[in-house]
Amino acid sequence: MGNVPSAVKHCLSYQQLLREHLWIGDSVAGALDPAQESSQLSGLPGYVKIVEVGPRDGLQNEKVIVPTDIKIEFINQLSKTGLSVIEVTSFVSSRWVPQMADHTEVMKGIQQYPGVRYPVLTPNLQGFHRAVAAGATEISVFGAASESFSKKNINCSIEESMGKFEEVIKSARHMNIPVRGYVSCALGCPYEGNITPQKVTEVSKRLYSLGCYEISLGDTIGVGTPGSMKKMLESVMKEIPPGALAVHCHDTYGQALANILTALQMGISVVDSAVSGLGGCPYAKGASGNVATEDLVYMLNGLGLNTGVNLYKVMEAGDFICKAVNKTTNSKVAQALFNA
Ligand SMILES: CC(C)(COP(=O)([O-])OP(=O)([O-])OC[C@H]1O[C@@H](n2cnc3c(N)ncnc32)[C@H](O)[C@@H]1OP(=O)([O-])[O-])[C@@H](O)C(=O)NCCC(=O)NCCSC(=O)C[C@@](C)(O)CC(=O)[O-]
Repeated sequence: MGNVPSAVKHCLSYQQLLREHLWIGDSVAGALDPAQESSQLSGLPGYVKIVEVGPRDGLQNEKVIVPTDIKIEFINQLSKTGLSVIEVTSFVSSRWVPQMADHTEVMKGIQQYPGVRYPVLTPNLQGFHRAVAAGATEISVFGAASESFSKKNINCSIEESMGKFEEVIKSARHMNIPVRGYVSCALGCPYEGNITPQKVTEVSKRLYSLGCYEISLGDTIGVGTPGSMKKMLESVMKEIPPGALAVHCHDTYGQALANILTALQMGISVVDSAVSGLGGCPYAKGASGNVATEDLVYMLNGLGLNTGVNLYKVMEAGDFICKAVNKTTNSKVAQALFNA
């Protein structure tokens, strides 16, 4: 049990969980052995890729500027958890998102681990060139299914944003840089309310056709339910295969895990999350944090799905960043295990 932090090892809940065989030993990054546990629900993938967005989405909305060395240490800790994708920062205007102003220092300062990818957000060519100069080898463009949100977030219409993304994607292709595409407001908009599945499908299809290898569907303000998630995915999946889709759920209404489970049952196997449930978009007032990585891993472990992620180590990274930014974790699992 060498990988288990002592704070976790001695708590009662940890002992109970161990007895219930939710985890096996301290071998491969805390992943379950598929031979020992089989999924109790049908239609689920065997492996779920978690995209950790804590350093970017998690910290972009923090009121107090998080020091660069704390961000770097946070990312370095996350790199040792078994996560295979960690979104590091965003190359956006520091006037718009001051918290990400140190993008170059963070990108250059982190230790890049073999087998871990470190994408960054770039809204336009200027951001793309800066990201590449800082050493980024994977990027994401971020659009929206809501006109109002697009204008508030990146100061242009959806149509204009597609023009900017096309330029970025073309340049990225020349450099063999993979591009992921976000579609915000996939289940609702802070300015327009309801967003139709057709609109989400249209924008997702545009990004996919432009060359994004994966489309991450964002419930930016966490208003979705399994019902609306299902309807939206049914529509999007008519145009894009589930293997090229991801879900990105904020947990404002406590629906994130249920929504993610619905997506998994529909064939999606890539899920975004943020350690400690950090996060929120500065241009989506009232939106709470992302689904907590700890809670997601706990659920996936319980379903017998492999993630390669060590829950204890993720909890340690979460504990580190929460102490550093002086906040309490939003992860129910971390609360239960640390406070037991
Ligand atoms: C897109 C812009 C830049 C347009 O902003 P703009 O003001 O329209 O840009 P502009 O082209 O007119 O340029 C104005 C100034 O910005 C500079 N600029 C221009 N581009 C860049 C750049 N890339 N990096 C750094 N600086 C830049 C440019 O150089 C110029 O500087 P000045 O000459 O005035 O000193 C701005 O609106 C912006 O930065 N927006 C970022 C918003 C953001 O980061 N939102 C959070 C991420 S999205 C999200 O959280 C949702 C997601 C992805 O998690 C999924 C979900 O939950 O739904």
